[in-house]
Amino acid sequence: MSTPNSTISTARRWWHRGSADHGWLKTFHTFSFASYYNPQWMTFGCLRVVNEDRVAAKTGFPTHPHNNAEIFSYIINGKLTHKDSIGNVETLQRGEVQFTSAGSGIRHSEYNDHPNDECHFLQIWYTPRQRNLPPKYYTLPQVKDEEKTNKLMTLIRDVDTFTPEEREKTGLLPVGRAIPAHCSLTTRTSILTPGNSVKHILGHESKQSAGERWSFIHLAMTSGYKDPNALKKQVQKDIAGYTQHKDRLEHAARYCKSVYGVTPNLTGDASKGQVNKLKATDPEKARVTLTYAQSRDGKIAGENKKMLALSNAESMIMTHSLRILHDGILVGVNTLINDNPQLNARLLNPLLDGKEVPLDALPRPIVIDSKLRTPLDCKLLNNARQGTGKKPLIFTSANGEEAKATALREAGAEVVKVTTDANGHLSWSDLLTALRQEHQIESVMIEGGATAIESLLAAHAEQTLINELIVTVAPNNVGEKGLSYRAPKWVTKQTLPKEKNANSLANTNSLAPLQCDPQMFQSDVILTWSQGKNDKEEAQIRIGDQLLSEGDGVFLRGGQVGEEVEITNVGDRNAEFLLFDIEPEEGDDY
Ligand SMILES: NC(=O)C1=CN([C@@H]2O[C@H](COP(=O)(O)OP(=O)(O)OC[C@H]3O[C@@H](n4cnc5c(N)ncnc54)[C@H](OP(=O)(O)O)[C@@H]3O)[C@@H](O)[C@H]2O)C=CC1
Ligand SMILES: Nc1nc(O)c(N)c(N[C@@H]2O[C@H](COP(=O)(O)O)[C@@H](O)[C@H]2O)n1
Repeated sequence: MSTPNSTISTARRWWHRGSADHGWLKTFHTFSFASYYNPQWMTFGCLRVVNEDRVAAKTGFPTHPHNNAEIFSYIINGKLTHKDSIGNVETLQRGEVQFTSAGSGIRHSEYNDHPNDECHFLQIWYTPRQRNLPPKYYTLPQVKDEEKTNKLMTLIRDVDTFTPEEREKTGLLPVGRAIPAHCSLTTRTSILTPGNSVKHILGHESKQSAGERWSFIHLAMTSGYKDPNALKKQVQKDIAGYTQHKDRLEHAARYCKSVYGVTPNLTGDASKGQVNKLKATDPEKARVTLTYAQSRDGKIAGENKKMLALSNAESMIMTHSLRILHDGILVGVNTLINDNPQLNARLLNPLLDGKEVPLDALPRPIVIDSKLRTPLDCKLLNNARQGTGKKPLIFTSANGEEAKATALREAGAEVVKVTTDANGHLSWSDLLTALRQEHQIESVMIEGGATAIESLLAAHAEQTLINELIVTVAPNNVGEKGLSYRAPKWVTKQTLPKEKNANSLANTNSLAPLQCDPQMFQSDVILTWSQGKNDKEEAQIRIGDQLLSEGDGVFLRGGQVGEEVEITNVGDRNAEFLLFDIEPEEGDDY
């Protein structure tokens, strides 16, 4: 899951691309195209157009002219008939690739003749380095999915890497031959099955032997059309006057879906496994969401650790929605003593028409408490005794504290021993293993406080433990007397990269490969980093610290010829993508 160290990566999210729904054509534009114009997104080296089109049955693009562009269609589903002014007529289907070097000028049409089915295809344009070349047409023999599964297949490469005889061949090319393009670019494709990776070496099959090399990877929307207008309407609703609890619950549910691929569902019988809970992604350990709320100036509590309502009503409902998706919620013993929390999901009661969330569906409270300082009269124990909360699970290392352990057990807790780490803290690794192996906790949400956050982040630097990191940032300042978690030691040892974006910072902190996408919950900003191993209904790939969903792309700049880019399928579905490896030219920008 690597990219060269020097790489700067910029994600191009599906919902941020230009898009249009003309009825007969649904289209996304990575770069400015047709009526979509954004000077920030014009070209990437010789890559000028990356469109993802869905053409309805019995419609298409009527005859239109092109010149000085190299146009490439990659069919994902359906059929597309191409006709042009140099006499080519061809119907393309899945696994077929067609390339037109328009040169001094051609006219062509692209039409979906099928009576019922839409045609889904990618259309890519390159800018050739020479103008007014003679127009040419190429197709590749149909490629079966198996031939490009878990390996990269080159579709197009620089004409200068072909022999003079190979350059002369047009039309249907022999099996295994790539198409020649008049630019310094290699275009490759692959279908990655879940859990598999491919490695691309920058400059592969190009004539460039050294220097900088850019790449762009686009993950196709193979599971279906994602409607940007529906999303836009939803977002407008999200940010405009939230007054209804129901709207807030819906917003929280959508957020959970986007992060985990599941929504909180409380209508089923939890004892029969009918309530959605996150599944572990590691057979050994519980999966972990680390989540907390902080002020804009980075404080998680006030002076003398005073508990503060940092989250607003809407983000608090989101927090309770997260709670219900997990089998357990863990806090440090100081939080327990200080805040006396309930760690339940009472804000979701309206989902059940005001009835209490049933006990079976609630997460189990977990406390890390080496010296058994948990107060016998805390709310967690009271709730367990009254049947409104599950039996708290207290992890300890205490030796010779049998009397307190017995008292806690009598008060309704389960007290379990776990090893300590080099810092004298309970070992996160052993604790997560114990949760999964011995206590049937597949997923745990860790809420804090400060000491727990910093020790977990430090442990994660040694061994990947955190699946999701979700931080609510409230728009207020607490002031210098507030409580913040300290940067773990390994952050201060490192030099921050020049480009201090969240992703590179995550890298520096060994939190790669995680990805950050902010979301607004009223005036709170929720930051989300995820490893991406979730039950998503769509394909997901990871490239360095970027996690791509279907329809997303990523631009990589700054890598050098010979360096490696690894692409990994982290979802549960096949991921079909195109990779463009480009030699940037003097003055190229994007
Ligand atoms: N804004 C937010 O989202 C949240 C804020 N908070 C705030 O945090 C504050 C409490 O934070 P803080 O005082 O730092 O205490 P914590 O709640 O983080 O508890 C820390 C204590 O837990 C015990 N512990 C056992 N194992 C570990 C381990 N592996 N790593 C870390 N601690 C371990 C230690 O006590 P021992 O040695 O006795 O075992 C340690 O001192 C409160 O003010 C609370 O309001 C809390 C949660 C969320
Ligand atoms: N998400 C979030 N936002 C805040 O503003 C907070 N203060 C907290 N605190 C956490 O929630 C616990 C209280 O839980 P209950 O309301 O009693 O269920 C507190 O102990 C912190 O863990 N979280």
